[in-house]
Amino acid sequence: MSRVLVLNAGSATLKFGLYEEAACALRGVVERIGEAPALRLVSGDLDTGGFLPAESGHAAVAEALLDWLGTHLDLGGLVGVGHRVVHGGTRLAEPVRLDADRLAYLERLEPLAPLHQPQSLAIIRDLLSRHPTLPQVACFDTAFHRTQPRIRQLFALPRHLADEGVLRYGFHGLSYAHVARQLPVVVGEAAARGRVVVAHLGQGCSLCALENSRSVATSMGFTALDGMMMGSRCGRLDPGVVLYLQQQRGMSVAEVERMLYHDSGLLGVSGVSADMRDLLASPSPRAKEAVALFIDRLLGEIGALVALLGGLDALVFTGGIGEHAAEIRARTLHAMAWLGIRLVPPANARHALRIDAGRGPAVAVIPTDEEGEMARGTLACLGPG
Ligand SMILES: Nc1ncnc2c1ncn2[C@@H]1O[C@H](COP(=O)(O)OP(=O)(O)O)[C@@H](O)[C@H]1O
Ligand SMILES: CC(=O)OP(=O)(O)O
Ligand SMILES: [Mg+2]
Repeated sequence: MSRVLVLNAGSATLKFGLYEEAACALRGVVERIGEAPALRLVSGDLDTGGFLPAESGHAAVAEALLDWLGTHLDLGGLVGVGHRVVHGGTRLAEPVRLDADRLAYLERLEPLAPLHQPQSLAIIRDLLSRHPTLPQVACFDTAFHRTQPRIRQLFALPRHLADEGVLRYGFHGLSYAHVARQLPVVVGEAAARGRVVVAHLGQGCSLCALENSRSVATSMGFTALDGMMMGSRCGRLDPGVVLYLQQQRGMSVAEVERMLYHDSGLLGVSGVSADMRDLLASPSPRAKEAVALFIDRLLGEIGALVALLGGLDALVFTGGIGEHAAEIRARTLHAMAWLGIRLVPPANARHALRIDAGRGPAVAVIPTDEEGEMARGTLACLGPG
C-alpha cells in the first residue's frame, strides 16, 4: 500500500496528514509555531503528549513531528512526502518531485510569498538532507489558476514586466481544487458546471470565480497580499499608499513589508486580534469596525467576480472563517438579497452543507481539505509502486 505524509506550512501553523492510498489515516495541526508549538490531532487516535520540538522554527517543528510520528507509526512504508508550496512561478504548476534545480528556482520566489515559501522550503531542505532517498513532492497553490484567461493574469503595467513574470498568479489553489471536486454533489451537476464564486476565508483570504469547475478569475495576484482583507494582511491597496509610506514617512522596504503582511488586516484595524473569533466576541468598537470592513470588502470581492462571470449559480464559503463563522456568512448574505439569495438561518447556524432556501443561487459551506488534495497530487506524481 502506498503511504504518503503531507505537510502544509502556514505562517504560524503546520498542518499534516498521513494517507494510505487516498484515504486519510491521521490528520493534525501544530499550532503556535514561533511561540510555544503544540500538537492537536484533527482525526486519528494517538497520544500527542510526547511531542516536543527543540526549537520553534518550521523546520525544527517538522523534524520533531517526523520523529514523533516515527515513534508511533511505521514510517518505513512511506513512498514520499508532499508539501504545500504556495508559489510555483511561471515554470512549475503540477505536483513535481523536488531536486536541487527546482529548489533553487522556488527559492528565487521567496520574496513573493514571505509568510509561506521560506517556511516550506526550509522543511524540504531539511528532509532532503536527512532522508536523501525519500521523494519530496511540491504541490502548488498557483497551479489551479493556470486556466485563467490571459487578460485576467495581466496587470495594467508596462508590458515588459508581464514578460518577466509580473503576473496575477492567484493562490489557495489546493483549496479551490478540493471545493471544485465536491461541487457536483453539494450544488448539483448543472450549478457545478455554471458560474460559481468560492470564498476561501482563513488566515489568508481569497476568492475564486469558477466556470465549468475551472478558475477563470481570482482576487489574489502576484503575491498573497492582494484582494480580500485578511487576518494580518491588508489585501488590495492603492499602491500610492506604499509610495507615501516610503517617501513621506521614510519607512524602509522591510518596514513596509512588515506592516502590509503582519500588522494590517483584521489585526491592524481592530488593534485587538487577527483571529475572527476574538473580534466577534469583543465589545471594542474597533473590533466591530474591523468586522464590518471585512464584510464590506467581501461583498466587493464577490460583486467583482459575479460581474466577471455575468451572474451567479452558486456561492461557496470555505476556510476557517468561511466554515465556522455563521455571523459573517449571515451578514454578507443579507446584503446579497438583490441577487435572489435567501438564507435559511438554522441551516447557517449549524454550518450545514447547503444554507440557501432552494430558490436563486445555491449557497454552500464546504470544509476545505488542502491536505487531501496534496495527498492525491503527491501519489499521482510518484506513480504506482
Ligand atoms: N468558530 C469560528 N468563528 C469565527 N472564526 C473562526 C472560527 N474558527 C476559526 N475561525 C477563524 O479561522 C481562522 C483560521 O482559518 P484556517 O483556514 O484554519 O487558517 P489557515 O489559513 O492558517 O489555514 C482563524 O484565524 C479564525 O479567525
Ligand atoms: C496563500 C495564503 O494566503 O495561504 P494561507 O491562507 O494558508 O495563509
Ligand atoms: Mg490557509
